[in-house]
Amino acid sequence: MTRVARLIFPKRLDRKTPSHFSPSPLPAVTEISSMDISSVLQGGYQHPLSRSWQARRHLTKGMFMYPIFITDEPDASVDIPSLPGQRRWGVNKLEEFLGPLVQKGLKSVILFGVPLKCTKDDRGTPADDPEGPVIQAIRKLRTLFPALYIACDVCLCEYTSHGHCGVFRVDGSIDPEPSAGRIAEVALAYARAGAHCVAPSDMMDGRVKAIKRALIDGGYGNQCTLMSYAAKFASSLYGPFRDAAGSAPAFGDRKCYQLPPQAKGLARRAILRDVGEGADIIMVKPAMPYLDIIQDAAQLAPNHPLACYQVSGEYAMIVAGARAGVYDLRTMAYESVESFIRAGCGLILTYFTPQFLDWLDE
Ligand SMILES: NCc1[nH]cc(CCC(=O)O)c1CC(=O)O
Ligand SMILES: [Zn+2]
Ligand SMILES: [Zn+2]
Repeated sequence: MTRVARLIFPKRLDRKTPSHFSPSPLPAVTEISSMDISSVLQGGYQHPLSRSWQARRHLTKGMFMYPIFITDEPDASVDIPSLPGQRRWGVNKLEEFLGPLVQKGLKSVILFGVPLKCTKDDRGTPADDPEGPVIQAIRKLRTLFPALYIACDVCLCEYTSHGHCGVFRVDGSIDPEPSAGRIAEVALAYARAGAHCVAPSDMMDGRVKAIKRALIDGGYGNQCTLMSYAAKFASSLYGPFRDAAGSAPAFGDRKCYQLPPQAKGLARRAILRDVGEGADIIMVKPAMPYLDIIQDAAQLAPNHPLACYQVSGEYAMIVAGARAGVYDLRTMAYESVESFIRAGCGLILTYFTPQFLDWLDE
């Protein structure tokens, strides 16, 4: 037997022989001791339990926030082909959809509005329509599940005729001030309806400050959390979401307000800015291709909770890989979320949340 194999299968345990018994095929003691003590690493943790102690922080159900799509057809329950297993839900279906998950320990959701019937305009008027799907869903969920933490994505792109996340000037460029003002109005409306947390995903300059100001002035400064999509990159991984939410831009792209994938410095500045503007939680999005940014955020905002969003394309990619036989779905899903925790996250937004509620019970 080689020395390496000996580390993995200690002979004494293997052979169930009493420790004082020394069978003849054992290598000479001198041969074993040529391994320096300072070289031993894996050898100290053979047991699955001791391997699990390598985690600095363990996964719990409370770390998962489930993104859900709410549409304005109150009885809808419609498959989203590009997001296998996910659906668009009408408010009347929320009880049967979320009831079993809450039973299993679901602690939080983040709501995305999918308006199909409303008239969109250039400032996203339907976003804070009191009869709109998000505000209706907040009210409903607060009564149905009083212990469920309700976050709301705040953006205009689902509600603007042009499909962009802000408001434009006549010359066709984004106008940051009215954009931030409009975003803040929408956030305040969600807080008034009972949202525990508002999460602006628009990436307009100044919106965190505008929202915090609006919450405080509106009397919600101590009732509603502000989770900033602080480092949100212009990613190829939002495709299935745009499909699900009907929020693809009518022209152009989001590159002038979302971060370029290579932008480490700008991401670090965005994190620091949002901390300075009053964000309560910092988020990095997408997650797996941006683990270095998560780690940066953990260092730059050590006193804030840190979230990451495993976005629609990451989810679809993991599911597709499993279907193609590249890996086992559950093992890969675990590997991905463990990487987020390792990088410094304490909160994970993921479409795998329902599965983790089951897996964490086993
Ligand atoms: N501002 C809209 C928004 N909010 C969350 C996501 C992505 C979520 C996902 O892909 O799961 C997007 C898409 C985008 O910015 O184009
Ligand atoms: Zn959004
Ligand atoms: Zn948007």
